[in-house]
Amino acid sequence: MKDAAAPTPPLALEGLRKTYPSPEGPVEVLRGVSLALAPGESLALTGESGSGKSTLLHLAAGLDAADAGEVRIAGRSLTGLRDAGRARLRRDHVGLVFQQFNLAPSLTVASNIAFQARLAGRADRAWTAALVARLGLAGLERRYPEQLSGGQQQRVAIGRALAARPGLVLADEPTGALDEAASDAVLDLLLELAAETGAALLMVTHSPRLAGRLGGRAHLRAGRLE
Ligand SMILES: Nc1ncnc2c1ncn2[C@@H]1O[C@H](COP(=O)(O)OP(=O)(O)OP(=O)(O)O)[C@@H](O)[C@H]1O
Repeated sequence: MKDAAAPTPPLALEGLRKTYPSPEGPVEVLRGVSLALAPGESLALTGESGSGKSTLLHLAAGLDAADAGEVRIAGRSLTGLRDAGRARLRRDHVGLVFQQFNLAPSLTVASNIAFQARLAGRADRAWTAALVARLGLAGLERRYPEQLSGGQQQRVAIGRALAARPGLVLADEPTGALDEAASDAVLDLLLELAAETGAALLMVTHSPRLAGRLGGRAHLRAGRLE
């Protein structure tokens, strides 16, 4: 019988399959991947280069569609949703952090952080101000991304991802473009703020050292998780 008290997983993946065409023939990247994240859980996704980590994260975010299997975000299936429906689900429930920061170049630090929360109708001035302070960005609010260091830009990206207090944060090599000291600082903040807001975190990383700092680890090999 189903446990009525079990909370809805912020993310559930079931039997995901993905094959890409290539000049050498179809490449079966994911061959039946399932996982569920509980609220507040953090999981590192590791695997060799080309094992499909980014592919899996993109499917989980609804940025791309699987060939088979199901993705559920906050209990809602992406199956059958069009782009706009998937974007809405992402806007309401997911914070994304990428390796290359992906900030809006024409928006200030403050506007970059507030942007997604505004779109989601959950702008909260006090929380945005707290994020700016916690992320060590006080005094830089009116700067543009190009006027920041890489570590500062990634801290802005973390602020943007958490501003709407999503239940799920998906991060693809969030410290991949940073040196070791900046990586540690950025990961500390990401883990702290995710824990504080109760967000589940799925983070792709090449680094066993960084993976070891998350609550658990899943390794992609030959298209499956182990
Ligand atoms: N759009 C695409 N079209 C064709 N093949 C693709 C596409 N995207 C990824 N691939 C292939 O799928 C496989 C998995 O790629 P993916 O980027 O998911 O791996 P990854 O584990 O994130 O790698 P890395 O650690 O190097 O970033 C690779 O063999 C890649 O060449």
